[in-house]
Amino acid sequence: MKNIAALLSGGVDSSVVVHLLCEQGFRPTLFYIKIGMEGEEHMDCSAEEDIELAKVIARKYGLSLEVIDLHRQYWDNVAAYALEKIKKGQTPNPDVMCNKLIKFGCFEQQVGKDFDYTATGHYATTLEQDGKIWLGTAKDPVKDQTDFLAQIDYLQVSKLMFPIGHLMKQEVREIALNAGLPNARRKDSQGICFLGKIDYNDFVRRFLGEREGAIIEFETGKRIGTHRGYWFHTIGQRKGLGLSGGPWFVVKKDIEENIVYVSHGYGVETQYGTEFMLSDFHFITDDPWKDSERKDIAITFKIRHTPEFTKGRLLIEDGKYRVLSSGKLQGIAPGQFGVIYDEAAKLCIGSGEIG
Ligand SMILES: Nc1ncnc2c1ncn2[C@@H]1O[C@H](COP(=O)(O)OP(=O)(O)OP(=O)(O)O)[C@@H](O)[C@H]1O
Repeated sequence: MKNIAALLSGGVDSSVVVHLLCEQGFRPTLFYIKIGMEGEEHMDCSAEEDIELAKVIARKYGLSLEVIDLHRQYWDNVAAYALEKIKKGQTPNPDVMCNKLIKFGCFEQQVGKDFDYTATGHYATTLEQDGKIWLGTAKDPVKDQTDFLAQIDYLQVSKLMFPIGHLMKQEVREIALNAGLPNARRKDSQGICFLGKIDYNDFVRRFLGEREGAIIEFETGKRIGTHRGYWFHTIGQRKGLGLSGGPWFVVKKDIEENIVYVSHGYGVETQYGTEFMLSDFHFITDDPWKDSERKDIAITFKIRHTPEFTKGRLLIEDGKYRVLSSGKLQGIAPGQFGVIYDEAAKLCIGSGEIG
């Protein structure tokens, strides 16, 4: 019998994971991970509600639940990484780092190592090909979360189970309703990470403060507004600029001078690009192209968490990874991960940082 650790968040997805595992005859041990923001009251209270719901699920299935505190590790690793990127004017992706370093990193080292498998409610799949385990996309393209998993490594992917990855969200909810789970109708969370739960601007303000600077129209060089620090703004951002007569898009930042450049209107060329470089490219399972002569590969990819997979080509030249998109891309934000899939968008191959 497989010895399974199930990560239970108190949400509907991971509760259905527990239900399905029990239906299949497994007796998983349940773990809730605490990573809240220190001293932040609404965080503590949402965590308490989550833990309560997790306890109800554990009781319902007669399973043991442990609360693991990875709060310090989260702040030392994920929050520190996010702030460092933001200071550099880049766009971090804490969800990606949280999966790599916390849910499947620290958790694995402290707890997961004693289990054969770790099960989660991520919308993703694993599949075997050429004798190896690969990360596969979810059946539900809108919910697919493989982009958040694109920095995990082979050891991690080969012991993960995603019991709901082959289901549509609607099916998951129906299972929850039929099983009478208390959270069947609960709203979807935005991720384990602080960005999903607390206000992004509050977080940034607390650690980086405020410093007024100019908002300048990129094409004309005209000052059209004031911002409170370039670190509140992201390439491609449209909302929250406080400018009238929009739409306005952030197209460039000067972090030395604390200037945010914007372009006006849809269809403005400055907000689009068709290619980008990826640094520190990471293959989850293996480099599927290592033996091919021509490193010009038809792929699909994502540059942010969207349901669409964009078609393109990956060019590997002298160890450098360049992606050419089949169409125009809005807001290519340095620091974000470019996630590479096979042409059919079935396999998540790996990712690198847009730079
Ligand atoms: N605090 C936590 N403790 C333990 N596991 C967690 C926690 N937060 C998330 N997870 C695990 O990671 C998975 C994906 O997390 P995400 O935050 O994207 O949740 P979700 O898709 O809304 O799922 P759920 O409905 O289970 O919260 C969850 O299904 C769960 O297995």
